[in-house]
Amino acid sequence: MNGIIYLEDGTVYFGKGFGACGTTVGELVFNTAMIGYQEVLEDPSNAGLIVNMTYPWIGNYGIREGKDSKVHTKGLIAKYVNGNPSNHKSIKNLEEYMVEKGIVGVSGVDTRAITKKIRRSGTLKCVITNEEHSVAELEKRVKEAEFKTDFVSECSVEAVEKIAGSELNLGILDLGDKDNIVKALGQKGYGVTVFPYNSSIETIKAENIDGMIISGGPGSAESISEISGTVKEIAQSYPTFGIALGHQLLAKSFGAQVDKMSYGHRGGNHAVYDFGRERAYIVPQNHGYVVNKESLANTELEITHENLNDNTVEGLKHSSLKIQSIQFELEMESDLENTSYLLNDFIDTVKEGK
Ligand SMILES: NC(=O)CC[C@H](N)C(=O)O
Repeated sequence: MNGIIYLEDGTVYFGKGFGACGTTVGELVFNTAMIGYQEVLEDPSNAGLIVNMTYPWIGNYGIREGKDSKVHTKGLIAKYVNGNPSNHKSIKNLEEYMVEKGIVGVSGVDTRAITKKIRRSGTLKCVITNEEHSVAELEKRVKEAEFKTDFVSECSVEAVEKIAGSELNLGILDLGDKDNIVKALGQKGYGVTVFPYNSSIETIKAENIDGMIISGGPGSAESISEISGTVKEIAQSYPTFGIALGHQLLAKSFGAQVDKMSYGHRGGNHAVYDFGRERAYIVPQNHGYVVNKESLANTELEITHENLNDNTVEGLKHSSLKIQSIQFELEMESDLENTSYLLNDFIDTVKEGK
């Protein structure tokens, strides 16, 4: 099966097709993680994106039992795809998984060259195909495609979901949550209530919540600006912890500006500095927008974390309200000292306020 990648600037890459048979358009981004391809595909924050994996060998440890939900990522580009994975948890290989989930893939291309291109030009609109199409047809597809940034409604729960627990009842405003926070809170034994992204403050207040988490999710904060007012009311009513899109939305609702980045931060090992702890952490990241630093001057928000590569804003707190937010993903599973302290700090704050 042939594979073609066509970029909006006219660049064409010819490779091999893999995964589901099809043609798909999206915003082309790169991800530098060496592992975690299943997590990349299953991350709702990647809705509408075609992900070019910079690391050359993808699929080495297969696919583990995962959640049964829809994959929102539009396509995957890899240099080599391993069809014979070796791992005791693997139940199928990447190709079988992509066919099952309907994800189009192209392999056999120089993914580092594609990464360098995106680094120079910024993210690009792109079409990938493993069907028989002429380059002229692909050009037409990119030109005619509508690119949207509002995917949150597709990724959020449709009704309030409750997980029973004791001591605390923590709420999550679900903008496209990845389930790892729900799992972590469940393991700690707390009750969790997950709210649809457009829930009203009355719906939230009816549930006896002790603290709120605003989750990460796809697209831009701008595309869900209609919920900014509720997000502000949440933060004024409860200790609040914002993650990625949730962080951007909190910043926006307290007067900061959120900008689109040229090519974003997507990978497993970005260095972030925590000013309070006076130390750096290596964290996974997956975002294409960022809070504008200068715009914080006239707000009551203060920077708590900064990216050590480009000094962009990675964390914020409010000068008087109990709000902490972070741009990066929480690292919950590593045995090394990691950023799970942020979730624990939030839980301590919630307990103090009870
Ligand atoms: N991980 C996320 O929540 C990403 C937030 C937002 N969609 C961005 O790309 O910046």
